[in-house]
Amino acid sequence: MTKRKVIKLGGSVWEQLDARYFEEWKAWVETGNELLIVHGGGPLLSSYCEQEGIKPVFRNGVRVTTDGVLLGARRILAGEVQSGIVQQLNQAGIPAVGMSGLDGASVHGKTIKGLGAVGQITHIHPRLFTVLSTNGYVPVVTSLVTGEQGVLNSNGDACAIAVAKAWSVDRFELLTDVEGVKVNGDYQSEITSAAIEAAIASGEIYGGMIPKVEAMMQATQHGIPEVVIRSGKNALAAGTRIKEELHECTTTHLSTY
Ligand SMILES: Nc1ncnc2c1ncn2[C@@H]1O[C@H](COP(=O)(O)OP(=O)(O)O)[C@@H](O)[C@H]1O
Ligand SMILES: CC(=O)N[C@@H](CCC(=O)OP(=O)(O)O)C(=O)O
Repeated sequence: MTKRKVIKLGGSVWEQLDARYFEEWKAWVETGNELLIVHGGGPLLSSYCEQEGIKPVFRNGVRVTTDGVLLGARRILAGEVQSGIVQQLNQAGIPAVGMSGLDGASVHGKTIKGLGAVGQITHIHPRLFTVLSTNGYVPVVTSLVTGEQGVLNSNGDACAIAVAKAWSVDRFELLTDVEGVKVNGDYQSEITSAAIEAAIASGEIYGGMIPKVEAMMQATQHGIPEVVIRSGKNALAAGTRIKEELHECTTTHLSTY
């Protein structure tokens, strides 16, 4: 039976990605499974902003998006980052098609007070993902989304989990620049939702890791069977999974933005 997987590829790790991931993804699609990659590009967008004299501002890992930042997001995420990823996937023998949540109006969002042109995902039309994947292509999606009044910048992790849920995936992975989630000073192979919430409250989980653990909790609550935060630098490392059963998860942090 065909299986579906969504990978969130963090901008923090793309340039240091372990080449073994290309083998893993190639094997996945060549054995008849479907793959969709949602990518970020936060660090490169921050560099762009600094070059433009715009100070990057984040709230709980989500970038406050002024008009100048949004222009940068279109240039950097949908341009430089995406074309680089698509080119490398194609070179590795994985037929990839770059798109954003604007293409086919596939991902919709609405603004949230105080964050500028940030889109909180409201709904997904997954038809284009399916058209591409059933024809052997891997959609490579950047997290610019369709807003009621124009383009919105969505956090890559939040966009990835919304796509994963709407596309009914069997597996959801977040690849980033660390081995997984660190709590009490150590990377955890398994973690409970309660421990995640406590670590957010204490500040041990902070910044860009917050939307990642929130995505992981949402995925588990939604019933996605396999959910993991993995190191993009080492395809052999186990990463962090959520430990408890579905009914034990709590939801208090799921609406940080
Ligand atoms: N408890 C934690 N465990 C691991 N990493 C954490 C934790 N809290 C915050 N982080 C930070 O989260 C970063 C990953 O988030 P981010 O930089 O947004 O990555 P990406 O670009 O992959 O989305 C790590 O590099 C690390 O600095
Ligand atoms: C609203 C918001 O935060 N958007 C993100 C989109 C890119 C992203 O998520 O990149 P990473 O995956 O590398 O963190 C941003 O502007 O940085």
